[in-house]
Amino acid sequence: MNDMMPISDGQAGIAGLDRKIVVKDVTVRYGSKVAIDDVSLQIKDNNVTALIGPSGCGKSTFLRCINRMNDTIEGCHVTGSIQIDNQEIMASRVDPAVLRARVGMVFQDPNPFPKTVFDNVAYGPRIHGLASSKSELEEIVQHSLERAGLWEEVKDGLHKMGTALSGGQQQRLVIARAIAVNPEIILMDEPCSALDPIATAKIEELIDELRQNYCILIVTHSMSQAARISQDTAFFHMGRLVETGPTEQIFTNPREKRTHDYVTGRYG
Ligand SMILES: Nc1ncnc2c1ncn2[C@@H]1O[C@H](COP(=O)(O)OP(=O)(O)OP(=O)(O)O)[C@@H](O)[C@H]1O
Repeated sequence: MNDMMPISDGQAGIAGLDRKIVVKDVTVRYGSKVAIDDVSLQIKDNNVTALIGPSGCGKSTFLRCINRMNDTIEGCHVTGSIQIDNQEIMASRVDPAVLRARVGMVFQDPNPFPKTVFDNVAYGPRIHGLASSKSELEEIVQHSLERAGLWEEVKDGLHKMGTALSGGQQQRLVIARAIAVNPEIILMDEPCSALDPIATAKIEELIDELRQNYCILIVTHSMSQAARISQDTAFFHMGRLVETGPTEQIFTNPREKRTHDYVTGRYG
């Protein structure tokens, strides 16, 4: 595979500069079971793309392709091409640890490390050597917590345990931890499903702000959430990408009957 070769088939008509991720002919198997079946999709920068579809259709599996998290699952085998800024991330010489700093991930259950708030956010910058002094590290931590909308709530308790925060605060702490290593892409796998409506609203507001600077992909089961926070939506069914397009069109005027049935709550 030529790992620098851009894909230029014009799929979905996304202009080159806006196109952050190009997924082409990706298939994922767990043993002999096909979970993602020959999916091609282009994803824009500075944009929120929602991945929707019934349980088990492959949304999380697809998301994990983008930072090669599937590599860590025994028996999981991914084929096809995934390019970020025209660089093939499936190439064997790509270091998954470096890739995962570029492509941050936030999971369903907030998972701060059993460390202080400060050390949770400082963890990545320390590992990747992003700060040359203590004050630079402090700046990164403060800036990341500010961007995640958490600074005001934790600035007087930076040395308390991250795990002692509320669920919504923990999720924003995890987002601050991801931001601290300067990612370009943030993957979110049902980031609000363990949160109450107020914490959910805060995370949704934050996602909307973050999209100015990041390419965001979010898996959600909530149609109203997808409609509120995403600009593009991709609908998956049984491992296949059925339809993708502007969220408004997917929700109001989808091309496929299966999409219509799903977004109007007929199944799923
Ligand atoms: N580690 C694994 N080993 C074997 N099969 C798996 C594994 N993870 C997922 N699968 C299977 O792959 C298919 C897609 O699963 P995936 O979790 O990606 O779907 P999903 O759309 O995210 O589901 P949900 O909405 O319920 O979270 C399912 O049939 C699932 O059982």
